[in-house]
Amino acid sequence: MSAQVIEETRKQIDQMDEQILELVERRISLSGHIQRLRIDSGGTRVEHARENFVIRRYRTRFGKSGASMIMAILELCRGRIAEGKQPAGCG
Ligand SMILES: O=C(O)C(=O)C[C@]1(C(=O)O)C=C[C@@H](O)C=C1
Repeated sequence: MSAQVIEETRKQIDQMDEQILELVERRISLSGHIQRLRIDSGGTRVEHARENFVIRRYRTRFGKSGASMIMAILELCRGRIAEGKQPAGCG
């Protein structure tokens, strides 16, 4: 009985993880667009003040682990542009 509950609950977790992955992919794409626009208008790729604002939000909610989580996501978001690629969805 509990094995069945575990199995079903894991399915929900797997579905949720898939949604999280899709959201992260969308975030990477949107972030890449902003970075590209900024660079093309003569600005910098990284905007530290904005990153600090974003990181603070996650730290407030989840502490040190929350900060680590968003820092890893930000690294993914900066990745494509740092490698000189177009943002995802732009070819
Ligand atoms: O909001 C911006 O200005 C972005 O470029 C997006 C973003 C982010 O992914 O949140 C990415 C790089 C910047 O250093 C700051 C924030």
